[in-house]
Amino acid sequence: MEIERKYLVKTLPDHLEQYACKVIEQGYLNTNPVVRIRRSNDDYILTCKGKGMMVREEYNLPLNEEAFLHLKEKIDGRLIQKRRYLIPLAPKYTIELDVFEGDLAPLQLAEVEFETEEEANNFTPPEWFGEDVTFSGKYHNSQLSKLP
Ligand SMILES: O=P(O)(O)OP(=O)(O)OP(=O)(O)O
Repeated sequence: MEIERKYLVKTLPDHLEQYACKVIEQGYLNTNPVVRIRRSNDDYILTCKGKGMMVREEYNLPLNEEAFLHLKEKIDGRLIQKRRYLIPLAPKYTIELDVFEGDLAPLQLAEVEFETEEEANNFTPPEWFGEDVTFSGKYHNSQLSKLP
């Protein structure tokens, strides 16, 4: 199970270059249910996700580059390109800040993952987060892949 809240970004933190960053490209073989291929730096992953908004089932399997490139030819919609910055947040969280590139730029989304629903419900976002879009399907990457 993945328990996650998602937010728009009001102001980008300064000096993003200080944080670990993953260069991601991902596309969807199917969007209902989600079947996603992703390159994250030098890792290649096949992911299936269940329905749901804040709480979703998620299964990950490793791919190799050859398989990724093969499946990339078969995606529907656009290939999403983004940089994901990993920003620590006290006491024990990591903000995944996605800065989209290509035709989804300048979209920015921040996600935080939790161990329990209770934690997710009690979370107070940092000042620089904007609107909470956890329960809006329109900011799911699978939907963003289909935008005209
Ligand atoms: O890295 P994840 O699993 O949160 O995946 P995403 O594609 O960035 O996010 P979502 O499926 O919520 O659009």
